[in-house]
Amino acid sequence: MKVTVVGAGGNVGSTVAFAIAERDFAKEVVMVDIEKKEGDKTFYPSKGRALDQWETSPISGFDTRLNGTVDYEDTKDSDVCVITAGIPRRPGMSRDDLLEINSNIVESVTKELIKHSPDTIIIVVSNPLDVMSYVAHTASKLDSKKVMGMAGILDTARYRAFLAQELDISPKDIQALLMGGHGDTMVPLPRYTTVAGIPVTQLIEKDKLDAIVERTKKGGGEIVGLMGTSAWYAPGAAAAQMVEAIMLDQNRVFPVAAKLDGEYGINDLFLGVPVKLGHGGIKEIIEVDLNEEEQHLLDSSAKAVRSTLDEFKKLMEDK
Ligand SMILES: NC(=O)c1ccc[n+]([C@@H]2O[C@H](COP(=O)([O-])OP(=O)(O)OC[C@H]3O[C@@H](n4cnc5c(N)ncnc54)[C@H](O)[C@@H]3O)[C@@H](O)[C@H]2O)c1
Ligand SMILES: O=C(O)C[C@H](O)C(=O)O
Repeated sequence: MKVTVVGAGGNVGSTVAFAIAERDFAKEVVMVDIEKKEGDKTFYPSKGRALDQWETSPISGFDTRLNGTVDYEDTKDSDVCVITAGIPRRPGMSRDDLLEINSNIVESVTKELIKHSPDTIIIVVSNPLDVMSYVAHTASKLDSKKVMGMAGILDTARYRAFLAQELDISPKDIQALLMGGHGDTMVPLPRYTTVAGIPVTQLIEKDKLDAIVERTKKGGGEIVGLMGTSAWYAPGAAAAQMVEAIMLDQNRVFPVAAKLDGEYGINDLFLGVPVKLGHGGIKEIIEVDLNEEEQHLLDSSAKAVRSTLDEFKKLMEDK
């Protein structure tokens, strides 16, 4: 029951760690980050955040130990590792603009993690998400069922939150599915969206639903525009929910970035699809029926992710 979060001195990583601790199912969360030098001073952000968070335990009432470190030896025998290390985008940037820097970071931290936890499960959060999941898979050499990316839970949460607001209905009663890459080509699926089992299309006018679908696709950018950097509360909560599903063997069904090898007619690509998540990672990739238009949107999204993946492969060749 040990989880490691890398990049945990930063916004998303520290939020993932805290959300896991507050759920109180893990024995320990190891928070890894690099040290930061400023003049003659050296700072340890993940140690500081871990200590601050651990000091909430008597108030919030959790037992999960939070330990900050810069040493991968402390991550030994982690059951699940979450990678949030990397730079976030700024206004005017796309997630793909982070490719070169973040692929180097994700590759190197994955290798460190695997050295100390050769049988772990990896959840990638760093962007561009689908390609960073591919990088972690290649660098770890783990079975593809043990490497996945977090995006779909976040994107569906946004979609559900917007619908809840529009319909003035509890977000808890909205169920939805969204597939594809974690970019502006993602595919929210109104046909698979219900309010307590009632198809959402019966409750909302088409133009309003279309506007919510469009807002969801640009949901990450909306936050970047407001804050100058990207989101962390909802991403952190989403990654923690995946960790919990795996560690407690909950068999939850979530959209996650999983490696497709023929599913949905797509090969050798990480892409958001519904999966069953529990012990061991992805137990099953669920193939839902898509109509012609939905399959076309998914194919377009896969094409966009593949073009970023090709760019990454070219960077590797040029190295
Ligand atoms: N998948 C998603 O839905 C989603 C959501 C939000 C953010 N993100 C992505 O998550 C990443 C982190 O975002 P953030 O807002 O937390 O950024 P941040 O700058 O607050 O934190 C990133 C942390 O990574 C650390 N880091 C960098 N190189 C490292 C290395 N080699 N080893 C260990 N730690 C290292 C940095 O020191 C920093 O503390 C970004 O790439 C962002 O785009 C993805
Ligand atoms: O938008 C970003 O760059 C961060 C993240 O992918 C998000 O969707 O919030």
